[in-house]
Amino acid sequence: MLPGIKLFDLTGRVAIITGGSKGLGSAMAEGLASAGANLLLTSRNQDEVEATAAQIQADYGNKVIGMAADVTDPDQVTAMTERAISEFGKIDILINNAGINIRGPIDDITLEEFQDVQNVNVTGPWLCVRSVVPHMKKAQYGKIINLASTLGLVGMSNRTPYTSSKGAMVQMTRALGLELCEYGITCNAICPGPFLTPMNEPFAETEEIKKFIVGAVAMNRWARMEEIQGAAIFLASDASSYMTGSMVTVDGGWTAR
Ligand SMILES: NC(=O)c1ccc[n+]([C@@H]2O[C@H](COP(=O)([O-])OP(=O)(O)OC[C@H]3O[C@@H](n4cnc5c(N)ncnc54)[C@H](O)[C@@H]3O)[C@@H](O)[C@H]2O)c1
Ligand SMILES: O=C(O)[C@H](O)[C@@H](O)[C@H](O)[C@H](O)CO
Repeated sequence: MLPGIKLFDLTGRVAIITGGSKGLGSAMAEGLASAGANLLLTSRNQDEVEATAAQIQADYGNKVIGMAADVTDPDQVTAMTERAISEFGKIDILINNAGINIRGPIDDITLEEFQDVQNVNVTGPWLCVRSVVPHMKKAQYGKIINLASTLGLVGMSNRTPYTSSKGAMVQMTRALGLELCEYGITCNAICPGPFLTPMNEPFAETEEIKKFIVGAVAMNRWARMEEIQGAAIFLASDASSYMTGSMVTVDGGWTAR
């Protein structure tokens, strides 16, 4: 008999999720915890990330640690990896979720803003992968999941920093997917459509976004937070063992148009 649903089981697996204090990061943390994984969540704010970790640990019973670590700081990324190894002895899964979005016409965006977005959204994930990969190579096992975006696949006006960074993550996923699979490590990306997270909440009532949701998203609505969990559990588990360098869109039909 083939394993079937057991392929999705994450019992005993260890996952790092960057930007795990809120939004999609905390939704995916709950999803992985419900499938049995132990977690190290990071974000820049110690109190916030500790509170999220404590809540998930209380709700699901798994070991969940919250730690302040900025993905753009190589020393803090090293500390993140060392903490995961000292607490759990291994790292099976890395979800590169931390990200920011600065919107505006190109002549309003400053160089510093453009570079900040590339730093968090591209350099950060690259640093995290570089840091965990030696442990994954030693174990000959690893599942790396990057949060790209539909905006890595299609364009949108007034989004030059964000679209540039997410396009880069699509290509980084493909390159890592090829480079690492000989070590038993896969790298895939989720390309979410619009989710009503703290990143998007301030813009939810703008005419631009309302028009866009109706005009571009076939399902004609924002995604619900739990709608990210299936893709995250799938890519974190052995259910996706023959996938590397793939983009999984969760976008209500946006890119099918
Ligand atoms: N919300 C969406 O509709 C959507 C769509 C497509 C892609 N994404 C991507 O999904 C990811 C999560 O988005 P979200 O909407 O949940 O965002 P969010 O703003 O709600 O949460 C982002 C998280 O990242 C953390 N973070 C930000 N900068 C950091 C840094 N330098 N170091 C460590 N942590 C940092 C924040 O503390 C927070 O925990 C991002 O990469 C985003 O680009 C989101
Ligand atoms: O206003 C924006 O820039 C968009 O709403 C993004 O935040 C998207 O939600 C997401 O990236 C979709 O792919």
